[in-house]
Amino acid sequence: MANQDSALQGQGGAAAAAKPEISVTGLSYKFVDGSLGLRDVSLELPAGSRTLLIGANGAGKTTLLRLLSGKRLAPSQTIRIAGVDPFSAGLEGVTYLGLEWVLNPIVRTDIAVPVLLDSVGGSFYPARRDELVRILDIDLSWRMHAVSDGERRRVQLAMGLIRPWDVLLLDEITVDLDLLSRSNFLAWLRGETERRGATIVYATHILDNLVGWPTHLAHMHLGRLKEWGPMAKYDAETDCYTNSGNSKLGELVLKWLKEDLHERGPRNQIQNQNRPGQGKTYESLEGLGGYGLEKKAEDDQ
Ligand SMILES: Nc1ncnc2c1ncn2[C@@H]1O[C@H](COP(=O)(O)OP(=O)(O)OP(=O)(O)O)[C@@H](O)[C@H]1O
Repeated sequence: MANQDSALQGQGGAAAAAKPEISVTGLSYKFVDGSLGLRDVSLELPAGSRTLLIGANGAGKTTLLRLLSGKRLAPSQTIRIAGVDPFSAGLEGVTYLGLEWVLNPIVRTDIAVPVLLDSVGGSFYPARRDELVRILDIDLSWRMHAVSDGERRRVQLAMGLIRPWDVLLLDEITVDLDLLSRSNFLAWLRGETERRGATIVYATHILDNLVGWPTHLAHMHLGRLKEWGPMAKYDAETDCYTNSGNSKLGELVLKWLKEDLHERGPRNQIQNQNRPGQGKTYESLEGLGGYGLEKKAEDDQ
């Protein structure tokens, strides 16, 4: 990475010259309701890596990404980004794009695209702005109250990515992109890691166009990091396409998810002591003062 171009500006400039490596050591995390979100997660992702974060719904991917982004307070000494604690340092060069960012209401108002892009630094980074407009095939004459979901998402991605980042944490926000837009976007992200040594962690359930893209895989299950490693570790399993039409990467991920389901059992049969109500039926929830069937029926009306 060209260190002098680094956007990481930790307090006192501590991270300014450091490569954007991600280091997680023995990270466990409890939500305010006392339930365990993550347990003993450890991983090391080098600068310039592109990691696919894989796991069933509820596996803990968002929880981990939010902790990495510094949006949640992790136990001390458990997370280092470019050698710095992201929560206390409030790193400039770490960008997290997740659901709350997607739901920002401003992108549904009658506002012009150039105004929006400039409001997030477009005029300070005109080359990046123009490149993103081209890559994401954005029409500058769009008004945001009158665009499709996919068009809106493309503008949002441009907004989120204009400011140079060294670490990008992407939480499944490319679902609305058509195949070509997603392919172009992924190629651009790859270029960012190769040109600038930026580091990406991408949580996704959609594997289209991803064969050959990740440098690392990380597999989460029930708040644990079940396995992770560089792609070389999975080469034998992922190096070409299968007759089923899935890529071998897709087959590997499907296998992981089936094993996870088998290990966990159907949701309504889990007896998870960590969370009141989890693994219960509607009937049994009545005893917890939660949803009974009648209550649910009322709400449905
Ligand atoms: N604020 C919270 N308080 C308590 N439990 C939570 C909270 N946020 C998430 N959880 C629980 O933590 C678990 C992990 O959630 P998380 O959002 O990290 O999963 P995920 O892997 O990102 O899932 P998905 O693929 O559906 O986005 C889930 O069982 C969820 O219900």
